[in-house]
Amino acid sequence: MSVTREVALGEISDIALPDGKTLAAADILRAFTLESGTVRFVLEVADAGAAKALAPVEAEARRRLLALEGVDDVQIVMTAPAGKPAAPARGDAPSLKIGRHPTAQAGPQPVPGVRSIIAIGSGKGGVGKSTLTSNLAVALARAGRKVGLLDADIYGPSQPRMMGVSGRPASPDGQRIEPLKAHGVTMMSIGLMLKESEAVVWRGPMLMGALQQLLQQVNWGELDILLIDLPPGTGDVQLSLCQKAAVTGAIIVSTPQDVALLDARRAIDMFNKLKTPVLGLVENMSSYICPKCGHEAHLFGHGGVAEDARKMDLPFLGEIPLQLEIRLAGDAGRPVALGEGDVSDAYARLADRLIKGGLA
Ligand SMILES: Nc1ncnc2c1ncn2[C@@H]1O[C@H](COP(=O)(O)OP(=O)(O)OP(=O)(O)O)[C@@H](O)[C@H]1O
Repeated sequence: MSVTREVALGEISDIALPDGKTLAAADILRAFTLESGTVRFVLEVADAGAAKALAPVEAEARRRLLALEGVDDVQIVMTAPAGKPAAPARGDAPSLKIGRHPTAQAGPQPVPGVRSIIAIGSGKGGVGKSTLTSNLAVALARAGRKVGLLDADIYGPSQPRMMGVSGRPASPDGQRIEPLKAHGVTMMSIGLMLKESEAVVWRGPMLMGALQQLLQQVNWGELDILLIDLPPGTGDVQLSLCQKAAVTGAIIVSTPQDVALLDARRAIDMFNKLKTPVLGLVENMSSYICPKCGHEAHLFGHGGVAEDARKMDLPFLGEIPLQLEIRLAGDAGRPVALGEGDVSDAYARLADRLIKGGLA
């Protein structure tokens, strides 16, 4: 039987730190999750020196976790800010260093000029959430909407690759960040603000600050809709986002497999708890049509997401087939929704539903 999150957590809690305290007693472990065989957590440290000293602890935690049945991957993120970020005083110019502590704000805030903010989430990783987000953004732009795309997947920001952009966004006045433009979409990714060699090293408050900056310091301009590509699962980013931004609603992407659906239900449950309306579910990798003989196969099953949506009384927004061209187009930085054909039409239908629903 696979381990539970609690068992995995217990397995590493007694690892000794350089100062003699155990990992549990030192209170530096944050956002511990176990999802689909992947353990992810954050070790909160004061600076780069402390992070270096924790390297043996990290190695030992990794070793112990990987020895557990059902754990295939361990992703550890260390907080090691270059300098201690000072809390900005009132009237300070906003810092362009992404990943600062959050500034105080009263409840979830709208993003000026942005009509609706839609979070795209999934329970399980790899179900195609980022692919769906980039294609939906392009389809909405093709339908004449002003679309923004914020890639908030701190563990694996893939939108720069999928949308074919690179380079660090400019800040001509040193205060505001200029987003990039790709395929008619205004976009910004947490990945564009980090050097490639820079590990993402944020704890809860730093993460909140970074998200706040990406929402409020970026010149988004007038947008009908801002799509936010979330990391998979139910972690700190989802929590921070729903606390910091007036999110109009969330769309959940799942493949039809039972295991993915189980995780999708958890994600829905989390959004319900955060009082963020779930706008509907999308089934990705729904069916596969053999390009040679036209035979339709259902590699991950079919219809499971629609059925779950019905059971939970949530809208089913549509299904996207499993197609090689979707992956190839994503890898090439030109989402398939830019072209013509059945697959592009499937994304266009999804976009149309959002537009007809008054969300874009
Ligand atoms: N409908 C599809 N048909 C074919 N390939 C797809 C489809 N959707 C996604 N993919 C491919 O599956 C892989 C995972 O997709 P993607 O990165 O969008 O998933 P994700 O849920 O955002 O993953 P992560 O959890 O890592 O953020 C990518 O290589 C992508 O090109």
